[in-house]
Amino acid sequence: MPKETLRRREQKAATFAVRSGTAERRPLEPEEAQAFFRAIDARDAAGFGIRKLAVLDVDGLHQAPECITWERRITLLYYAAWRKRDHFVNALLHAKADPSVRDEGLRSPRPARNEGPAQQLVNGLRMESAVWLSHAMVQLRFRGKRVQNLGFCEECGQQSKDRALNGFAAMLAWPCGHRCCEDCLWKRSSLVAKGMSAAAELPCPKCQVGPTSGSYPTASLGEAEPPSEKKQDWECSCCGYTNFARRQSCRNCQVQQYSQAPLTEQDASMLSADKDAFILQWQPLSSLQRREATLERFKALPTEPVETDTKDAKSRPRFQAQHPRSAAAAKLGDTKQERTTELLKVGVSGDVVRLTALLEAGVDLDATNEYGQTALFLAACHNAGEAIALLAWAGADLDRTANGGCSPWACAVANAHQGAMHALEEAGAKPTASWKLLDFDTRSPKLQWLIPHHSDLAGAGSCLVEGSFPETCLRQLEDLFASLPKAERTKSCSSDRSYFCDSEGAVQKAFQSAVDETLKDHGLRLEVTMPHMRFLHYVEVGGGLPPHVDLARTDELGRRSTHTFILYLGNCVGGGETVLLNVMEDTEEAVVATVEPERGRFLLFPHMCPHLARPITAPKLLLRLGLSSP
Ligand SMILES: O=C(O)CCC(=O)C(=O)O
Ligand SMILES: [Fe+2]
Repeated sequence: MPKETLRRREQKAATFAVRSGTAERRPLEPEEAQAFFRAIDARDAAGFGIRKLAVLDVDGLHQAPECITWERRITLLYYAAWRKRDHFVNALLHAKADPSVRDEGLRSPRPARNEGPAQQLVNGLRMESAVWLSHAMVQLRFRGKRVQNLGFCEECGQQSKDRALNGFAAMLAWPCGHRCCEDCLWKRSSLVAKGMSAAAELPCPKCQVGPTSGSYPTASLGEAEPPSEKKQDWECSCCGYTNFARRQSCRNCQVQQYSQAPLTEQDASMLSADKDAFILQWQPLSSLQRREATLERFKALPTEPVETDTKDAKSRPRFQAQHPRSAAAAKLGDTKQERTTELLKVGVSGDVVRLTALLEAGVDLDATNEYGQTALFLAACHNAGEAIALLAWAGADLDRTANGGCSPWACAVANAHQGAMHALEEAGAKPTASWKLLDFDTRSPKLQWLIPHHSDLAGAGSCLVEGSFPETCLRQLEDLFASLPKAERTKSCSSDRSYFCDSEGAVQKAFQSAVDETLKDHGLRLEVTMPHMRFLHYVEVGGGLPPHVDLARTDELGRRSTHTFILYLGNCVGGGETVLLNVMEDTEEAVVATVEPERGRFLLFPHMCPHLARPITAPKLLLRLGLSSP
């Protein structure tokens, strides 16, 4: 195998292990940590690849290098952010370093597997913003340590002094002089995280000033002294770095010696003004006109990516931190497809700053994903009230249903999303009835183990179940199938696919109780947590699937599916069997179990179990989804 490919595969495996929380990570030895600090100084990135970081506990606290005088122990991320080494911060965040870990802070040590509010916020951001946020956080901590030990947290009212007495790190301090406990800030950010970019700006809880804006109070710091006759080494008022006398600007953070205001915030306020200008400019238009105006711009986008000079494509610009507001207005997609993908992502994140930029750049508000969901529908699913209001203002269809007929309103109601319900009501969405729960009866399932769960095979725990779903329920699912559009076929498809997202949870509820009822006597549990499902309809004689394993799907909470659930909806006499294998080949010796697709049966097997579908002689219909083991 070529060297490149092996390396790439290892990188992918390491990324997967890190993201799924399954990576085995060991603590760093003290000398090792010091070597990492030195590597950050020297911009030596050799040890910062994902393969190396994935096996290390990147959130460990280590004795701070000498230049950090205000903290005893810090993380690698803290140091890289303080040194403004964007590339290293990026690498550490990719390895899931947590920006909220701090000596004596509430968040250290990191709770196993559970992501705290800081990491949840970072997960939803573009990396450029996440790196900016890490810089800003270090600056707030530095300021917090430097200002006098007085003042109250603007969130919880605690006094700095009390916190210090109780052994917690100092409060964060903004240029305006207001303070906040770090844990209060993260909690607050997670509450406003719906507007992602806005939360990532880490504004002062009291007056919304950004962490790097305006001028810092100098009285308590006593730093900005006029130039004296004999120049001395000077400490940067912004980051604490000790600079040689001859330097005019800080070697670490580039701020001018006697200036109190870093430059970065300037473009942010300009961008903010841009955003307001856009809203004001479109304010006199009707929502129909706004919708047309943004669509006109969208139509001007190319369908295919524009060919770039291969030389240019290779010289990618250096990675740089970006203010969350500028990052939100960048990379909006160059083709129609990319633009729509970005719009749909905003439906999920609810980031109104980015949504404004997208509206201005041009979008098709009615565009959908393969489940027939528009950005507004997704915003309803994710309780993004502000995004719903903005989409409605721009003229998005409030009542457009997804595949299967669920409206944004019904989705918000079924999930008890108060914010979304309120925004839809305000905007004038029509209330619709929810989809009736399936009539299911799971009292007498007949279970047959195909591969016992203590087997060594990849398919351990595969089973076939009969008698879980009554006829009425199967018919309802068939009707659902009949109402769905057929997805466009790709070359490799041997069946028609129709995608359905069970946003109201009705199908999931039925399937969960069937699975529970079946597995309860065996001490096993599988959870139906993914609303995304697909119907497979084989119609051409000879259609089947060669040996393969199924891919895992990750839900919005980062949970990955582990098992495949297949419910057969038609009797396909002769052919069409699903065959479980012990190796990935279509030979007689490889067959472990053969399942005939009989109406009402369901089959459960681990994704990793090799399997194939025999060619059909008559049409075959099934419904397929992913389950996860807790
Ligand atoms: O058609 C079948 O029996 C199996 C389908 C399958 O394996 C798949 O969709 O991945
Ligand atoms: Fe499969």
